[in-house]
Amino acid sequence: MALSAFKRKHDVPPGFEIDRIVIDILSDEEDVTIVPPPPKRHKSATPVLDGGSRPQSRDGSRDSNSTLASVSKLISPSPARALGFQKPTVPPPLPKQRLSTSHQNLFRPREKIHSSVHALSPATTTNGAVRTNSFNGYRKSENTKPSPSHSTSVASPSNGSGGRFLSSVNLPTRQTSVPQPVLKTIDKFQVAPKPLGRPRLVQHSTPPPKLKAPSQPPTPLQANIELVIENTLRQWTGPPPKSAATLNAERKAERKALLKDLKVSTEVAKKRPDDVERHFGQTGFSKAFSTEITENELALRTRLASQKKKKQSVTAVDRHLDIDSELAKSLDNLIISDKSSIITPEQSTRVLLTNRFNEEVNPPLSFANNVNEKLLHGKFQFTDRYILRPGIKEAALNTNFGCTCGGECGLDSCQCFTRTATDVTSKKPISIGQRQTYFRRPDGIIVLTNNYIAQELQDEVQHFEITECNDCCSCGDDCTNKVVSKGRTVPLEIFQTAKCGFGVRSSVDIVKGQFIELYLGEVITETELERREQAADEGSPSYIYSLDWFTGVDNRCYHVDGEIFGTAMRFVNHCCAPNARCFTVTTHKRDEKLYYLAFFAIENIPAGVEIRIDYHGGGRKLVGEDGLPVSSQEKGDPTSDDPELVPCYCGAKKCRKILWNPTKQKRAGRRSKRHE
Ligand SMILES: C[S@@+](CC[C@H](N)C(=O)[O-])C[C@H]1O[C@@H](n2cnc3c(N)ncnc32)[C@H](O)[C@@H]1O
Repeated sequence: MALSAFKRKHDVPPGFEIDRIVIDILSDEEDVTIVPPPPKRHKSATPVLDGGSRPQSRDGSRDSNSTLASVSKLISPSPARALGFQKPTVPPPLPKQRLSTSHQNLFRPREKIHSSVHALSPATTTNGAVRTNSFNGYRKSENTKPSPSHSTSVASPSNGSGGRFLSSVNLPTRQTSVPQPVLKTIDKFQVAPKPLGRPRLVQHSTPPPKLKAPSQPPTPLQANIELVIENTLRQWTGPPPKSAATLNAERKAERKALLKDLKVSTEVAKKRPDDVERHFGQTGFSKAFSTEITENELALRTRLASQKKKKQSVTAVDRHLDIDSELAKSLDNLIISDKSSIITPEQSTRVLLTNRFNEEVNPPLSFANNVNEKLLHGKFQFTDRYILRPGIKEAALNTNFGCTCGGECGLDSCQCFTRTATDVTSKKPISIGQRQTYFRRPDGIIVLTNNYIAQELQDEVQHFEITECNDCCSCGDDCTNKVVSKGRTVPLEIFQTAKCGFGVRSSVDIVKGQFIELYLGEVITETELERREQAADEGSPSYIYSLDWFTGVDNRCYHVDGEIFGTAMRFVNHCCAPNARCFTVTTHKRDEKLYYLAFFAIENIPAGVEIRIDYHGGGRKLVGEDGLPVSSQEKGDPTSDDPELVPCYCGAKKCRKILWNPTKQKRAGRRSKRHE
């Protein structure tokens, strides 16, 4: 039939590309339905599979039919060829508008492998044409609705399906089983198909659909293919794999449970080292890092831990700061002025310790360490006054009195030079002698007199405290008898010594008799001292100075604890041949319980030389708790190999070798520093 006649007969509307239609001329032409040509698509159009009815999901998963198709492709790319399909090749250009028939495809049992070939073709070509499945099988209509008629595409017999893009033709359902004629369209363009990528295997949580039994007996080859497909699909019939989120949640829950168990007992780490390592890494619990703890070591650790706990509870309750909260907050962070300037042996920097006073300190107080990387303990805080703890009472100010010298105070005129003592019967102070303690050097420095120093260093003589003029005195600020009350005049530095921990030195020369610094800290009662001593670790250093100079009143004295609060003198070390000494200084003439412990040079101390005192008084005798000299046995035998003896590293020629014997003297014995 001529084309024009065909058009007329079938009332083909204008615009329909009748010239693209390949017609199989069958006996009944009335069954032919003409469909408009597929709309042109842009290249950028979203590729769709199978006429756009089943877009591929983002993760690449497809529905079960697609999976089936993928499997088919994966296990054997050859079945299509085996079924008569050829390897895609660029076919020779077909003559335009050529009508052809393809009878040999019409009777093929398509249904069976319908889905397997369904999804293998990309949806669109590079030129934007809709690409249907070029193999065989049903093609859903464009709107994807099931239609009473089915559409199909058939490849050209001349070259199979390779490279051909077929549009579809809707065919009314036939009542007969006679193979239906199909109207085929062949694309104008000869385009080589893109090579098909290897299909992704996507596992589904739902079991794969069962394959339909073939309506016609399969050929041996097809049966073989079916078997392979079924076997492969059977692999996915197990429990669905867990999602990443589920796995993550499970892992977290396991970790949490494990941590809970570990908190109860670390035995879990021994039993399940692999689990612990998997969740918490290699440190601590892993097999590789585990060490067996001996029973002895365990006992020791337990004991130390309980001691520490006990001590912490005491300090937590009682060592709170009575200073303003802002300073208190920053205390624990305080190490040195500037944390960034860490002192290292290589970089021996001098750091001012002003920040530990919360105000500028003058003369300067500094810290230096060119030996190791140790710093001052963060909890230690400098103080420039006594911190009076509960139970400590100062004598009322109005009970004090002063001199009436007017001008320069002197031995003859000043009442402050008169040594007083409390009369046992009347309980009133009585004069027991006179002593001038200071004199002004030509360079203006007020120092202790040589006589005073000499007498105080002797054992069996009358000892005098230093009584300075006070605010009640009529003398002025320039009075020679005001030294300690005016404060420190020499710069001091806390530094790391070679063998004795931190020590103290000055950057200037200190002359004999010159005042260096006070020993300050918390003033506590006897009861409080006992409590702190009990809480302290045995063998730990004591920073207690007892104010036991005047013991006549009630035989109970106050104590100065310089462990947490103190001055540079808290770091003063011992030497068997000392260059400094602690003296009793009082400014309140009626207060025999609260006075000052003042360190003076007892010889010239050149700049940079360590300032050291004798922990055992004058060095000529050691004083025990009872105030009596301790025997050489109590001191400790320097030749003894008793591990508890603390050796002295002062290095003096006449070094006694033993700093103290902790077993014999314990902390209580060491704290008695009454300077005889
Ligand atoms: C009051 S503290 C002195 C400051 C101490 N060096 C520090 O670093 O904190 C006393 C301790 O210093 C050490 N020490 C002082 N003089 C010593 C000496 N001559 N030989 C050995 N150790 C000494 C001892 O450990 C002693 O318990």
